[in-house]
Formats: sequence, structure tokens, C-alpha cells
Amino acid sequence: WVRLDCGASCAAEPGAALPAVLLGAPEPDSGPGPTQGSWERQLLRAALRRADCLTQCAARRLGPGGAARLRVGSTIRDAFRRREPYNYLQRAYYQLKKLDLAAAAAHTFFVANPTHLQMREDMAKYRRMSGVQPQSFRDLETPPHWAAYDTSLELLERQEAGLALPRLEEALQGSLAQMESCRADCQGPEEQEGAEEEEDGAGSQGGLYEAIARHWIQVLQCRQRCVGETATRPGRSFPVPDFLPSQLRRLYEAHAQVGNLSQAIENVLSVLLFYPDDEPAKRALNQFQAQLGEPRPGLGPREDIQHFILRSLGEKRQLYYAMEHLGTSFKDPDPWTPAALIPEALREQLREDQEKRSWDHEPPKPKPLTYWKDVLLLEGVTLTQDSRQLNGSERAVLDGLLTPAECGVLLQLAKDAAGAGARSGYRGRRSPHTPHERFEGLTVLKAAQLARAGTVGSQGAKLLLEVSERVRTLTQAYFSPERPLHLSFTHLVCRSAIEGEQEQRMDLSHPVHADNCVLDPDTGECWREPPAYTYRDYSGLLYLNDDFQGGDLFFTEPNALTVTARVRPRCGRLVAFSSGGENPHGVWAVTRGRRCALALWHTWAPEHREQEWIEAKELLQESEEEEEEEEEEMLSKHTSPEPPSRRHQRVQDKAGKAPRVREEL
Ligand SMILES: O=C(O)CCC(=O)C(=O)O
Ligand SMILES: [Fe+2]
Repeated sequence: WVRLDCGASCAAEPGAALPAVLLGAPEPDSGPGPTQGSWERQLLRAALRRADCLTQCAARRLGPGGAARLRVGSTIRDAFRRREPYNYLQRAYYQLKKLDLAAAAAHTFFVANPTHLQMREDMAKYRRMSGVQPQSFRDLETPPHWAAYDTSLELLERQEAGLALPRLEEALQGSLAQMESCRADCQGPEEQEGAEEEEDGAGSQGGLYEAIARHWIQVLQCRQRCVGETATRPGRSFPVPDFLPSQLRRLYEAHAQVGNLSQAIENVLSVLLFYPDDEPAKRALNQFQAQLGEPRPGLGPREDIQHFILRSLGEKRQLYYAMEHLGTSFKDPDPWTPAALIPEALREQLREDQEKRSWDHEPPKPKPLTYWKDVLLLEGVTLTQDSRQLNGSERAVLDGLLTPAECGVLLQLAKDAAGAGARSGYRGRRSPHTPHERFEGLTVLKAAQLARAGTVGSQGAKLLLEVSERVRTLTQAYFSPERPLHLSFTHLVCRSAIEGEQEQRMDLSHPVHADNCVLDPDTGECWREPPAYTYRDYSGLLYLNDDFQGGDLFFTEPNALTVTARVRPRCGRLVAFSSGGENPHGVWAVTRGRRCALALWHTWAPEHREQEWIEAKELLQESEEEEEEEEEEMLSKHTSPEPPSRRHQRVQDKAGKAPRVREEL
């Protein structure tokens, strides 16, 4: 508040006013402008006076050190912009059992973060709770003038123009006041945490002027951005840039309906200040003037709107000027800025940028897929979605990697292994990711050992090895045809919903993460360092079934919030992607049944090749040879095969030590 107050009072000081030439500056070539030196000096004087005023005001109100002590960094500003405090507020209210407020806080957060996964689930949960009414879901950030606008629209719908008018006026005044506070609040660039000190350009006079001009431009950029945000209503499809004109249109219509013709004319003329060629407004103006009879010379556009437009255009003129001469950037939030205001040189550049931007959106050219196509034909596999369809880079969904019978064999393997685990006092444990699911993981070596012990069928264990090699071949052919990929870890994973614990569930089966780096959703950075498995280069998930509820895989933006693609598991479907920060992903809660998948990670580093895969292969080969030998013996001697107990003994000897359990997830 101090900041706003000081901003407002210092802006009102006569000495702090902008050089008039900059505010209502005439068109560039409509006469001999003042010399450059004079307005530069004026700008310098105004900027210094204003800075001094602000420092003194803050020191008066906040004590020595003033505003510097209460500086808010851009991280905090951004968090507030994203309405993050409401997420915490929601949890606090929930714990205090204030459900109505909890739902309101949740809703307030959600309208600004409509793709936030956690909140989506929380909202569903609130909706099911008794004690939460539909009215509970209100936006606590809605300023009163927006509420006034909403009420006025309802009144207009009911043909109550007379009652709507004061509300409309309140809404318009509120909007203008909010924009005014943007001016007071923006006193310079937003503080960047850890930002470099500005370059020392103050050595020469030109450098000083330029530094001040740049600072001033940052103030203006901040204002325009703030005004744009002011007009934005999260969660509403309100025509944002037309925010003021829309309200003025309602105003002239309502005034006309109740017969206030002169006010109708003032408002329609105000619309025409934004859009001089607006046909409906021009027609309305003609009609009102005809109804009024004799012309009223004093009638013009509203003063508050004139003032707003004049100032806004003045600021934009400076922003465009700086864009042309200082190379600063400016993204105009308004569609009504007259083209004549944009410098000739920039118009061309902006048009080019526009074109370039649409070019950027064109899908990237697909890589040559000749080798890949051979593999496709070879395996009978189809490419269901490529990176572009999955809204990312290096992502693919392939189908047809397994037949239904093969899925059946692998599912049986998972089941037998889990059953064996339970019998040997090795209970299916709770998932490391959620208390609402059980999680069973089987490595290739463990599968081979269990097969040798006769606990699971050897067919399943062999298929596991064969299929992992199939996935490796495909992944290499698709993503890395020039450079060999090795399997670094293979894991058959089932996640099962724990019955009776699904109702209040708010979490995910697997939180959003990247596979080879530690993701920081706040900055979108991904740190490729331990404890991440940094040597993983490509990830694969080969799904075995779809008879469960929930459990879709999804990709997000690096913020871990915005879902960019979603994949439903099914038998024989492989999702493959590069393991880095470009592919954050997670798994929706499994709320019923059991979801099994073969998770595989590939590496370019031969030293991280999966040793256990080779051991498992050897183990299975040995059992195969033994079986053959036994068969031969049996056939030649016509004796009965040795009792199973001896075979088990041998397995134990061969394996040497207790099976290792790998904890990679
Ligand atoms: O099972 C899935 O679909 C994904 C699992 C996963 O992302 C992982 O284990 O790293
Ligand atoms: Fe993963």
C-alpha cells in the first residue's frame, strides 16, 4: 500500500510530470518537433525528481532504508500471479474443516491453473462432499467491480437497464482505478532475483541518458503488462483486450434504453475513440443524434476515457520509439492501437515477426525413417503417435509390440512372482509413490531365478528377455539409428489399487518426474546429477493390460503442472521418449484393478549396460540345456526324472547367493 500510495502521490507532483512532448506528442512528421537535447534533459529532470520523491516518501512511511527493505522479487510476484498462495490456503481451510472456504480457495487457484492435476482431483473431491454448495466455488480474487459487471449483465438480460446502469458505471470506474494503480505500482523494472547488476553505461552523458531512458521504458513495459493483466479474468472467456470498449457498449445501450440520450452519445463517442470505424457504434450514434433532434455542441466522448486513451497512446508511442531506437521489446496488449502510431520501420518488422511466428508453429520435418520403416515392416508394429502429435520432442507411441497371448504370459509371470513373494514372506509392498496402491516389481534376473527354481514358468522369464530386446531394437531404430543403445534396466511393474482406500484419493500413482534428472518445477530446470539415474538416455514403457481404472501416463510442461499429452495403456503399446527434462511425466492414480507394464531404460554408455540381463540370459540358457540333457537321459535310460528337490538345490548352488533385489524405480 505504501508503494501504491507513494507512487500515486509522486506521479501527481508537478515536477515529476513527463515532458509534454512525450505524452501527447504530435505525429512524427506533422511539424518541427523539439530538439532531441531538450526533451532528453526534461526526461532526466522528471525521472530524477520522481526517484527522489519515491525514496523520501518510502523512507517517511517505512523508516530508514524505505522500500528497499520491502522489495518483492519476481519469484514471489510470479507465485502470486499464478495464485499459488490459494493452494496453501485451501489445505489450511481443509484442515480447519472450513469446507466452504476451502472450496472457494481451491476454485480460486484452479481458475488460474486449469490444468493443475492435483487441484483437479481436489476439486472433484470437494464436489462430492456434503457441506460444499455450488456457490462455494467462487473466485476470491474477483475484484468488486467485476462482480458489479456480472450483476449488471444479469440485470440487462432481465431488461432492467435502469438498475444495471449504476453497476455498469461502478464496473467501469473500478477498471479505470485498477489501471491507475498499475501506474503507481510500476516504478521500475521488476526485481530479478540474482540478476546481474546493470551495465555501467553512466560514464558518458549519452550513457546516462540512455540508462534513464531504458529505466523509464521498463516502467512503461511494467505498466502495459499490468494493464493487460488487469483486463484478464482467469477462467472467463471475456474478450480481454476489448475490456473497456465492451463496458462502454453496454453503457450506451443501457442509457439509450432508459432514454438518457446525451449520456448514450457520450458513451458511444467513447467507443469510437477506440474504434473510429466501428459500424454498429456509428449507426447507434446517428440514431441517437436523430432522436435528440437539434445538435448539442457540448457533447463529446467521456473525459475519463479520453484521458485514459491519451495517456495510453503516449506511453505506447514511447515504447515503440524505444523499440526502434534502443532495441527494447514491447508486446502491445491492445487491438485498438492505431497503425499510424507504429513507426514505419517497425510495422514491417512486426509483420515479419508475425509471419515468422506462424512459420515456427509449423510442424518440424520428420527425421528420415527409412531404417525405421524396415523395422516397422519387420515387426508389424505401427507408429500411433509421433512427437508432434504428443506435443513434445522425442516422444512416440507404438502399437502392436505384443500379441494378446504374450501379454497374458507376462501378466501370469508377474502374478506368479508376486504370489511366490507373498509365500516366502516377501509381501507386495505399498507403492513408494502413494499409500493407496500396492507396487510389485520384478527384474529380469529375479524372473530367471524364479524360473530356475520352478516357481514361475520359464516361458514368461524367457519372453521377458526377448521382449526387452525387441523394445531396445525399436527404440534405437526410432531415436538413435546412428548410435547403439543398451538396456540399462528392465523392470516388470504392477500397480494395484488398494480396495476401500480410493474415495478420498487426491494423489497420483506416480508423481511428475523426469527419468534422468531432478526436475525443479518452479524453474522448469532439470538437474542431471545424482540421485537421478543420469546415464538413462531413452525410456520405454510397454503396457500389458487395460482392465483397470485410471493409470494413464501423461506428459507435462517442465512446470510439472500443464499436461501436454496423455496415453492410455493397453496390451502391446509402447511409449518411448528421451529421458531428460524435455519429457516430464507421471501416472494418474490407479483407482481400481491392477496395471502392469514393462519399464525399460536405455543408455548410450556401454559401462551402464544391464549386467543382470546377461546373467539372466545365461541362467535361462543353462536351464534349457539341463532340460534338454534330462530329456535325453530320460529317453535313453527310460528312468523317471530326478525329483524336483534336487533341481532346486542346484539352482541355489548356481545362483550362489540370495537373489539381489534392485531398488531402481
Ligand atoms: O508406468 C508408467 O507409465 C510410467 C512409470 C514411470 O514413469 C517410471 O517408472 O519412471
Ligand atoms: Fe518415469
